[in-house]
Amino acid sequence: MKLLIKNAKLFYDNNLINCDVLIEDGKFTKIASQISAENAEIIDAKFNLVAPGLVDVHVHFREPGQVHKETIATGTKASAHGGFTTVGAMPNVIPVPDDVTKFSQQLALNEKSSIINTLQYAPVTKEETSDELVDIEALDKLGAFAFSNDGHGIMNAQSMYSAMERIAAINSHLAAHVEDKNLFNKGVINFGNTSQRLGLPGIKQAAETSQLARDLVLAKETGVHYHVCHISTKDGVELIRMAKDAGINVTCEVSPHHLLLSEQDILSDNANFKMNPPLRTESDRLALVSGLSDGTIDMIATDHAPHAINEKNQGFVKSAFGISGIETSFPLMYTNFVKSSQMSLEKLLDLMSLAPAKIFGIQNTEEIKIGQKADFTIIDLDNEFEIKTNDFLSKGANSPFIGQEVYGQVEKTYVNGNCVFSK
Ligand SMILES: NC(=O)N[C@@H](CC(=O)O)C(=O)O
Ligand SMILES: [Zn+2]
Ligand SMILES: [Zn+2]
Repeated sequence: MKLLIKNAKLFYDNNLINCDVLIEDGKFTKIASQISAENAEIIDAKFNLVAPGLVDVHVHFREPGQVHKETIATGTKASAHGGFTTVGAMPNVIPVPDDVTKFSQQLALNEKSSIINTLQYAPVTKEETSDELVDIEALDKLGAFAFSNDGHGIMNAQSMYSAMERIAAINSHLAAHVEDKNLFNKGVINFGNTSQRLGLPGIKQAAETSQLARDLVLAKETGVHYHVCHISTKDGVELIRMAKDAGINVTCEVSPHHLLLSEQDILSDNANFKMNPPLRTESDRLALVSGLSDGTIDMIATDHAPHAINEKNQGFVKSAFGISGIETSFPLMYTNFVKSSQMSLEKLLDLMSLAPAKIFGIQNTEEIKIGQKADFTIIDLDNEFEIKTNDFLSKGANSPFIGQEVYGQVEKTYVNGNCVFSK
């Protein structure tokens, strides 16, 4: 099978070059200024961006257990629509895949229904909420991408310490949703001016930072690769900066919504602005932007958290936490950071593809080069479009960005040289 991409603006070797690209049997085989090939399917990229498939290490597909919110099929279709070819799926499904049998079943479901590469997180502890560790070595052997109790902080320091030791020993990764539930205060929004103004219970920043500080101490002692999920606070960024300076093996991700919104944007009781961690203050948001530009923050991850309409239209107190993010991530980041000249396109592609692949050791997805698996996406950078509810392929259109005008529309996405999304 031959596929010839003509007139590409290709992200190659950290540069943008105008060229043609030949793909044979699912792999890149030739990159040159002019290629002609017999019997090839020809796609004219019209000098749109041809980029390595985007990588998101933090998504929630809801299968099994809550397929009214999302399935692996709809989640991976939405991912392809967002330009993503590889995602890390969190284990907060029902049942939690916390033993060999359930984890194998989860892998089989992913394999059956994914149209992109779905990598599966294993939980750290049973049910994600207990103190008892899963069989880390066995789940790693089955192919666990990394370990995370996302949705829940790990409250017991001894459990965390033991998990880190064992995950370090097998050279895997521990991704932490840092949250001390005793400081969470049954909150639904950031603790501060906005929570007071709206009369809503607030989530203290210390719920994030106190557990993060503890974990950094434990990570230092155990040497584990400790990855911080969805960092949201200024003090959290500062802790990670200090830990990196001290040589601790820590990385972290930030979501587009925490970079682009703050609690000031919450003007009414609209739960499309409700997520965990919550939108923080403007000074936190600016610290996240600085952390991204100075390298303290390593990557963008969406925390794609789809919910049904009736789970999000109940106001802040009753609605579920989370937003549907995988289809809007690239356009929002491109428009607000690259188009506005705050960041280069190369840097954005690093944050959304190369860096996560490298840090998590994801094989064969790092960059476009000869011999590499042809996972890529074609993106129109020139035409403005509106984010519309009806355009979501995810079952969840719970987004605070509906109605925004953006650039960076994905035209096509390919996995192994096969088209998995076409506009
Ligand atoms: N981010 C959210 O607000 N919700 C996530 C859980 C999580 O990422 O903590 C979900 O699964 O819905
Ligand atoms: Zn989380
Ligand atoms: Zn999450």
